[in-house]
Amino acid sequence: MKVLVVNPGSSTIKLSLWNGNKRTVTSTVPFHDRPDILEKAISTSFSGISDSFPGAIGVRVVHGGPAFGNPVLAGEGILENLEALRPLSPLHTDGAIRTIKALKQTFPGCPIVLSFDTAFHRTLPAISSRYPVPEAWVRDHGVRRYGFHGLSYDYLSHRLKELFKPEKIERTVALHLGNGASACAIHSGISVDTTMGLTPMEGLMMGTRSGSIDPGIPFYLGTKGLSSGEIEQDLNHRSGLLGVSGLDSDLIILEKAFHSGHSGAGLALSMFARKAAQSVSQMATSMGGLSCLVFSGGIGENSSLMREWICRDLGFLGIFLDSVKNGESLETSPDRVLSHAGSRVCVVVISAQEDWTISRDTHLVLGHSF
Ligand SMILES: Nc1ncnc2c1ncn2[C@@H]1O[C@H](COP(=O)(O)OP(=O)(O)O)[C@@H](O)[C@H]1O
Ligand SMILES: CC(=O)OP(=O)(O)O
Ligand SMILES: [Mg+2]
Repeated sequence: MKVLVVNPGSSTIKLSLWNGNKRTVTSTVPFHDRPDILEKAISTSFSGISDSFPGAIGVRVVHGGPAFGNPVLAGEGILENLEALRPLSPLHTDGAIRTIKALKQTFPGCPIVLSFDTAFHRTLPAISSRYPVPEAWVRDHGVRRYGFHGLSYDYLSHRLKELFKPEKIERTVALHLGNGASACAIHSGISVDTTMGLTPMEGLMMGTRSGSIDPGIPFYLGTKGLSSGEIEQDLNHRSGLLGVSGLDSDLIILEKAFHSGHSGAGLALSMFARKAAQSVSQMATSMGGLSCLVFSGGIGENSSLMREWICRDLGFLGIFLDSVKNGESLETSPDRVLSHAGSRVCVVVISAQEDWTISRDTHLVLGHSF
């Protein structure tokens, strides 16, 4: 079965075409300041990808809320259900809703399967998913940790099992570092803790998102006259690497600026690395140890500088990078070991393939083998 996979993220829309479990074409379209780009990308997605109609379409939806765990066929009422989840992930849900509408128009009658970023974290124990807040927040408003980037963690867990013996990957910390960034504690293939929370704003510093900050800051800013909408926009769109550097959210641009002596870029990169490194020991603590550290996502896969900076203070956990292996380019060997022979923890790069998980889900929901 031919499956078109659509992944609308916070800054890009990624399209790929699958024939069974083989990916045939991929394209990435950045949003930039083009509000119509998503619909354009979908309506033109097949010129250049294929001239035939897909048998099915798989779409990434970031927030499944309390109702959605396993992948589902998008039926009647699905858009209303997703609309209700919009406040939990304003940055992503809008893109998912627009994507589904555009797909229904471009490919009428074609089955659409939705895969949720939150699904992989349904295994979180209460010690990880519960916030230390009043019981009424949980009971009346469903406040809890959901966790995101689950489609990426699902794929990389599968890939680790292909590459390594079970004991080598028993206690894995995975870092998905892209425009959104998070860490996950994966114990024997199961998510037991993660840094993103009720929304994809918590945890690591990101491209334009702050990640975790003092919960008192928004209230203080409220007393200074900022509205909750303005604060939300600032924390989602004008913070993180962009906010600290005062330059850009893109790591390629920031690395270049740092090498030319831009101090804002240097501080932003150092803070990003520090917070990611802290999350490694935080996640390891949730598993009582660490046997494998995985780098994934655009930054994790491509930035040897960021991997070096993240690992340089983690020797106390038994993490030692081999600088030659760390410097090798991705083209030569996409998924590979980067640790030194003397490193107790196996450090690896796995290229992020959220589309593999979505394609698998689409096949399984529609009764096809994958
Ligand atoms: N060669 C590279 N060196 C450093 N950073 C890179 C490189 N290639 C991509 N990146 C960074 O990866 C980030 C995008 O990651 P990606 O996972 O593609 O994002 P998204 O979350 O939108 O899917 C950007 O900050 C980009 O600059
Ligand atoms: C959940 C999330 O942050 O996704 P992305 O990295 O695609 O923005
Ligand atoms: Mg991403």
